[in-house]
Amino acid sequence: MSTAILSLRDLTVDFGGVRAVNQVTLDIQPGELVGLIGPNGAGKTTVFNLITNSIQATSGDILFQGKSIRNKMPDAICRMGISRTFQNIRLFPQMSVYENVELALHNAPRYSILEAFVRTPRASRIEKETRQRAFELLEMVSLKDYVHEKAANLPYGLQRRLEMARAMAANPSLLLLDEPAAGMNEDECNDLIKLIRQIHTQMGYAIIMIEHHMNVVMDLCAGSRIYVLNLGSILAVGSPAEIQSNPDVIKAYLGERRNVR
Ligand SMILES: Nc1ncnc2c1ncn2[C@@H]1O[C@H](COP(=O)(O)OP(=O)(O)OP(=O)(O)O)[C@@H](O)[C@H]1O
Repeated sequence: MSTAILSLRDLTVDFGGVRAVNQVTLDIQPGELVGLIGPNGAGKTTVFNLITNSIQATSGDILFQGKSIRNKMPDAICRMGISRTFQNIRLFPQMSVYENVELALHNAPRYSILEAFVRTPRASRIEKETRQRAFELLEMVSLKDYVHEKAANLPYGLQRRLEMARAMAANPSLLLLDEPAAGMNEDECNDLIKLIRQIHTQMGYAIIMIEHHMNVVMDLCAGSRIYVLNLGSILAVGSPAEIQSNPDVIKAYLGERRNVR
């Protein structure tokens, strides 16, 4: 088996007296698409915050491509190839759709301010490449018709697509999606399933997806695995069919979400 792209080893975090994540151990292989589900407050987003080191683990380790990243800064982790979207969308609302992606591409500047100022041939070439790449990303998430639109004016579902384009701008090998279908209706969910499947197939990223819409998780993780988190600990891991028939998962989570799409 190849080296896991991401390994969490007994990952634990305490907030004051509360253990929000408790000894979580998991391995994600390169190119895998896995789900992370569980009740509200189970610790799912906290696991993403630990992976990107926006909060520090109390104990345990996080290995990315076999090396510990527990002490790396969040921007270094992003440059190494881990990108994420947020449950509460984080865009520059007054900027255009194009500018939002352009800015994400410039987060990894490849020329100096001086070069940009005197517009060296190298800086001009990189500018052109950036433009081309921004349009490719916007095309991938079907936002090419909205390039001049202010991000704030996009409907919610399209803002989530824009967030995905921004996350992809970092050229990740692991993409963390935090509730990409939040607030979407059934048709929007079906479009999102197609989009995530297309991104996964075309880009070959490993993807971990937190999601409460069970149809989205079960569909996208068919053929792979779903982890269920409850009270900070892994309650179960298995295929969508195994998870859906697991009595502990039904009791802790799925029972209450039977009719939630
Ligand atoms: N920075 C923090 N400081 C203190 N407590 C926190 C912090 N972040 C999260 N928590 C607590 O940790 C627990 C897990 O929260 P988390 O947001 O990870 O849950 P979740 O599974 O993502 O929930 P949801 O499905 O509602 O988004 C909750 O009790 C939450 O209040």
